[in-house]
Amino acid sequence: MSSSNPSAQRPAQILVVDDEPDLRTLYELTLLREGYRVEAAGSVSEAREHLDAGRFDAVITDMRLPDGLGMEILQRIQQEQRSERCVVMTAYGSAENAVEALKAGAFDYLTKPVDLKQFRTVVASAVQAQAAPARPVRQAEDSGSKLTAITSNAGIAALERLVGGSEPMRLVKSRIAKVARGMAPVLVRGESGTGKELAARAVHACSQRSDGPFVAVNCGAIPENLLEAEFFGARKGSYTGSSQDRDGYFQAARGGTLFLDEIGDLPLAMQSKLLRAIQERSVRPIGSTQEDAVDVRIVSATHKDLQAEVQAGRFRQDLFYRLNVIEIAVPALRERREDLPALCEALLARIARDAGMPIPALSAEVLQRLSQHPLHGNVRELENLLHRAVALSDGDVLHIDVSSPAAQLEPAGAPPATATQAPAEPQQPAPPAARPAAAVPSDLQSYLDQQEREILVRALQESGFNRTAAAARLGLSLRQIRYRIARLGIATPGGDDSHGNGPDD
Ligand SMILES: Nc1ncnc2c1ncn2[C@@H]1O[C@H](COP(=O)(O)OP(=O)(O)OP(=O)(O)O)[C@@H](O)[C@H]1O
Repeated sequence: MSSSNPSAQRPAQILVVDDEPDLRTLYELTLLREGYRVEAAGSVSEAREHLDAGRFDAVITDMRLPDGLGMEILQRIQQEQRSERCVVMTAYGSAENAVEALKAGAFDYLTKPVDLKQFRTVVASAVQAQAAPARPVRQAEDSGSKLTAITSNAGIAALERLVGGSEPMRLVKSRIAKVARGMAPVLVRGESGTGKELAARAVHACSQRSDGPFVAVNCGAIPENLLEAEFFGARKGSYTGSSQDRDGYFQAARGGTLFLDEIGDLPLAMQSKLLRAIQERSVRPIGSTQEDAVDVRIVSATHKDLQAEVQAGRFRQDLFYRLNVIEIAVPALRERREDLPALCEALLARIARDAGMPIPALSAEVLQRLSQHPLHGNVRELENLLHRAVALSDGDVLHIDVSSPAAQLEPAGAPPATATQAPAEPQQPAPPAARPAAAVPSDLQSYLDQQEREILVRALQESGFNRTAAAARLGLSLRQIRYRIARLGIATPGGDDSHGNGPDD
């Protein structure tokens, strides 16, 4: 019995459809050896008869059949909402067919001539996905709305982490739940800070690969000369200083999901190599003569308009086509303002938990201010604002200091208090907001303390509250930063600085 289907009580049933008798026999024998029960058909009409007569866990079909296309079998399974996972075999080089089949709901595709090892992996994955509904089914609930049935608790938890019950967010979540089970590449689009990575993690957690790794890669953060080794691995001695074999992201994500964040930042040369890896489902580590087969699902994300990047010649059309089989668009926060209270509540709970302190209350007035704030940086900006407010608050009730330049809580388009125009903030993509010129502070010491506090809080946040790292960034010693944190009463996770028991000590 196949180890790929450990949870099933009975052997999985597979229907193989191919008009070439030799190939059909080869597939049948391969699957029988894996412990599956196999039926075979040589045409669309024969496949229909088998489907009329019984249920299968997976249907593996050739695309071109004497009396029609494999797509017709797939369409029938979809239309009748049958549970069979469908794998389509397409001719080598016909990317359109593969993408079309995935878009139409195929679980996965195989390219002919079929590599038997890959064949076994893909079938095992389809059968595993099929076996999942046998587990107790819970319905994920979010703000009163029921999502598609999700089988794993990990999936439900990941969707719940994506806070927001607004209509656009409910659509995003039900789409995630729907597309998670399958191998079709997913492209998550959305502005920076909208939660694209959370969405990608939810796709993984709702999929049959949730027990496998989720490997997140920021494509824009890797130096160009290291990209290939980082993605595909390197053999010992293949470059100066490489003293042992090293796996790349593709190998690390085997059996799981490879999340390619900021895919629009990948240089063109690397785009070609990535396309090849996706098409061939194998990678060649630097310095190796052999290809490593890789079984990964690709989820990518971008804040860029990739179609425009294609038009501008900065992104390969064929790669875009391969990655964008299923699209999930995460809405900007301004398109779902009704999510603000729930988001604030969830973010404050997380911040307080990390800091080991009670959850501060958010007054209706602060919430009202936040709802008028443009929040161009989306949930990340909201999170930073709340972080800062928590770090600076001295009681149970949270205040957001509107005079603080970092808080920037003026509503967009508010009339300027004076005629003087401040230059637009360089990092803000928003239209420049008119801002009063800073007045000379009436209390220099508290003004400077406030500035220092904000800088320290930011450095601490950006270094994950590692005080050694934050101190290094600010050119301070650990002793100096501890002293300043204590003097300014900044709350940090790990608590009492005077005892030096923080996370970095
Ligand atoms: N719906 C949400 N519920 C709870 N937290 C969220 C939500 N959306 C985003 N966040 C939080 O906001 C921060 C940014 O989210 P994330 O990194 O997923 O955004 P992103 O769109 O991938 O950003 P970027 O484009 O800059 O990579 C994270 O800390 C995340 O936990």
